[in-house]
Amino acid sequence: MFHNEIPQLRQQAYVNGKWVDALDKSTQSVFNPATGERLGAVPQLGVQQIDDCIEAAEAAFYHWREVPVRERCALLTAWFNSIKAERKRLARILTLEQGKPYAEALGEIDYAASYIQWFAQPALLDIGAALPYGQQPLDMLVTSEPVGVCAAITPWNFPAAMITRKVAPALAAGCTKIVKPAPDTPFTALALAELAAQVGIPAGVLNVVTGDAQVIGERLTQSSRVRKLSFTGSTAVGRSLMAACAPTLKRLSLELGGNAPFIVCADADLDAAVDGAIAAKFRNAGQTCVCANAFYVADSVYDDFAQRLTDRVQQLQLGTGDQPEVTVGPLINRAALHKVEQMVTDAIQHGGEIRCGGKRWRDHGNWYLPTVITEVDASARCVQEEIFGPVAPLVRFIDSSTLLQQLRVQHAGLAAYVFTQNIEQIQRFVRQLEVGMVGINSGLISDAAVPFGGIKASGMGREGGRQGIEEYLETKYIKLNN
Ligand SMILES: NC(=O)c1ccc[n+]([C@@H]2O[C@H](COP(=O)([O-])OP(=O)(O)OC[C@H]3O[C@@H](n4cnc5c(N)ncnc54)[C@H](O)[C@@H]3O)[C@@H](O)[C@H]2O)c1
Ligand SMILES: O=C[C@H](O)CS(=O)(=O)O
Repeated sequence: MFHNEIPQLRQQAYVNGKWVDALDKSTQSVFNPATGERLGAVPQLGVQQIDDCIEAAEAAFYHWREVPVRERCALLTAWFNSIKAERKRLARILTLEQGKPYAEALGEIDYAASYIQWFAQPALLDIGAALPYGQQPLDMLVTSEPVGVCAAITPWNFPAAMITRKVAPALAAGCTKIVKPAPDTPFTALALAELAAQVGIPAGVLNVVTGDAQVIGERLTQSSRVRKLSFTGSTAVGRSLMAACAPTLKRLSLELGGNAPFIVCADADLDAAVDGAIAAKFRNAGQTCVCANAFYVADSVYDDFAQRLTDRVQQLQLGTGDQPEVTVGPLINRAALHKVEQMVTDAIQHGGEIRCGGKRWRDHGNWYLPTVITEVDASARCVQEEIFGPVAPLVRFIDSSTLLQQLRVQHAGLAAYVFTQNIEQIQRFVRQLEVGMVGINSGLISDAAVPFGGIKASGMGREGGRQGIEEYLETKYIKLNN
């Protein structure tokens, strides 16, 4: 593996086709969450530089939207091919700044590239129509047009996929994009922008700005030139950004926090349920918006499932992402580690019994041991709130009707998982779970071809699938003649 050697990193922002420093030369450092080593730094762009970026993206929009769809899609395909060719280097950068195991980072690079490949299909934009209600044929027409300059603010947990999931549909639709990546993980975004520039995506079409989140967020939300904001991150920040966008009535896509129930019914295939649990809970050390949060297990199979899950969890390997045998990396920072520790303490105070893990791996680094907690009361924080760590609390349930009533009051509504072989159970859960996505006997649901997103406190809008392109289009109706 690469033993955490630091590859060449772009340590400047990318604005209007140029690599730029902050005018006052201020920077913010980026660290390896596994070792604490400083990887490099990126500029803290000032207000004027953000405003200049918005102006450049607007100027570029009026040209980019006139580029024929097939030419835009050809450039996206070239970008896709360049990412695939550079996947190992990109994965090394991702692992170094985010911490996930290299194998997972390779998977994320491929997943991120698949969004570009998906939206590089001109047919996705074939959504005009001639309405048959006029006096003459073809005198009532409906077409779609690009929204305009779009901003994207993205999280640290998937520093490649959360970028391409927002950039690809925007550029395919004819929009231009300004991306503000998370301060913990800017290098992956900048490396993707570098490849976009190399394949010929014009200046101003894709921009990556770095610096103070509040400062950049204020400029992007306050500017009437920015017609849309796509945000992925916590519900709290999503709410504040939504309010900030109200005065300029921006289009919004909000992919916010999750709290996915993982339901194991009495008739579940327990081996499949344990496989699904490992995939849904421990991917990215549990730092995934669609991670299984709490496990609701039918009383009659609770002890059997708990033991099987514990046995599998104890086989997970912790370490730095460059080690090939590692399956669980560190949490993103010390604050995340403290939050998980507090959640586990609270679970124990609510009757929880630690079956494995239950503490940090070692004093240095941000690892938390993969943990299974049984007999947790449903009122515990780890059941009511998003854990965002490798902790699996197990709650007993007696009947599905009571469980569904309990789950209905949850604020989040992103994803849910149900393991059962009974079609009536499947129909009941699919119908009554108040979420945007449901995995039935599956712990891995994400794909570029599906409308990814949630409801309630998990946000609005969809990314991926056909729905994902419509987030970047406005409908125009044309009446011809009389
Ligand atoms: N629904 C999804 O698809 C999805 C995907 C990934 C993460 N998430 C959620 O994101 C959270 C974890 O990610 P996070 O810690 O990076 O979230 P976060 O909300 O703290 O940060 C997300 C992004 O917002 C920026 N930001 C923070 N405050 C801001 C402000 N006031 N103005 C402008 N920008 C601001 C951050 O710099 C970062 O780039 C979890 O709740 C997770 O569930 C959701
Ligand atoms: O954290 C949430 C992301 O959307 C991850 S994924 O799309 O499920 O890989």
